[in-house]
Amino acid sequence: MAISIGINNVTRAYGPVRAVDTLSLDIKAGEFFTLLGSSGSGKSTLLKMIGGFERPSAGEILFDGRDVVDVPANKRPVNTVFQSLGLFPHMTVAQNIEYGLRLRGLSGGERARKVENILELVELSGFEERNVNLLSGGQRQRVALARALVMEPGILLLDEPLTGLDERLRQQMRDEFGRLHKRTGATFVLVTHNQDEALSLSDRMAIMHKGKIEQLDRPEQFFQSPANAFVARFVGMENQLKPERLEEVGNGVVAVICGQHVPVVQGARHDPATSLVVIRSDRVVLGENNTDGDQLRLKVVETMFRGLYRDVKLAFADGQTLVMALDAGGPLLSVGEDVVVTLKPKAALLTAA
Ligand SMILES: Nc1ncnc2c1ncn2[C@@H]1O[C@H](COP(=O)(O)OP(=O)(O)OP(=O)(O)O)[C@@H](O)[C@H]1O
Repeated sequence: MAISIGINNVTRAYGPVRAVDTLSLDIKAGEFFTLLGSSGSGKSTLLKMIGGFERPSAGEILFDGRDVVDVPANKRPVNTVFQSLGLFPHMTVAQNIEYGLRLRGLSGGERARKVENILELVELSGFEERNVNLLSGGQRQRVALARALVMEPGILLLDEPLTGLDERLRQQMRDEFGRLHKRTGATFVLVTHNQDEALSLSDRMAIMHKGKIEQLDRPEQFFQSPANAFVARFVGMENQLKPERLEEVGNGVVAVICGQHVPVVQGARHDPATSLVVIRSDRVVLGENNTDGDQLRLKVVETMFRGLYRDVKLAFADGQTLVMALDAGGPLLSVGEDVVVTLKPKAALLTAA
């Protein structure tokens, strides 16, 4: 049965460092929740406190509404897959997986049945007797997952489980997590610094910074209304420009950047003095169209080939730049060339600096 997690005003201090700082968060039963953040933002510490490997300096951690701060890790309905996997190297696949079941006192027959079922789930049937040292990285990953899932945890914690795998395997395992989440119905909490992973898997995700949550939302919301410039940059929206001023036009707001007018979507009200205009590079198109007011005249300062598209860096007269993602089959632009680009609707968002 899936279990809900409540984090109430939790702090974890290491001397003067507050790895997690008065943080509150509710994770719903059965949710796929991701903690995303750069190195040192506190996400592993938070995960360890949920798992019972670290104790909060202050605050409460609730499972289905009951405080578990005093419950030791091995008594919590939680299993964890660590980046290091932590498999027993001298044991077979089956021995690794049934280890926890043995501690629970299950009979040999029950253990064998559960191992067989879980190996089928992670698509490793027939590997029971294989030594784990003789498996590929992806297979070892699956054994680690099977070992956690066989315990039928209400909560599965995944701490950077895909780090170290090559890109193809990462994608394969990522799909696997999604599938296993649906099949098991458990609450999954993933820690990662990889935003693709977070975006493709999460029901909701939180971006952490310096022990606090900067934004907690469904993945698409981070692109439609990033809470601030840090969040926007974290999800890859690097075009951040400082407007000279903001003008109210009809029901909308227009930002004036270096004398040019950019209609902006305004999320929460921001102090104009500290607002930034975030422009989505995928919503900037080359050339003019028929609508007025959303065209910009800019100069090409750099082009970078990216495979399926080309990033073209364009500058305003004051030196501020924005990158446009141009189809790789589009026209070749030269550095120094003056171009007109059109901003598609909702290309520009106003956010707090
Ligand atoms: N046992 C510890 N003793 C002292 N400081 C610690 C300890 N564990 C973590 N910290 C500090 O707490 C902060 C948060 O660390 P944490 O490992 O939670 O971050 P993270 O977001 O998981 O980073 P990473 O992605 O690098 O694992 C860092 O400044 C780290 O140096």
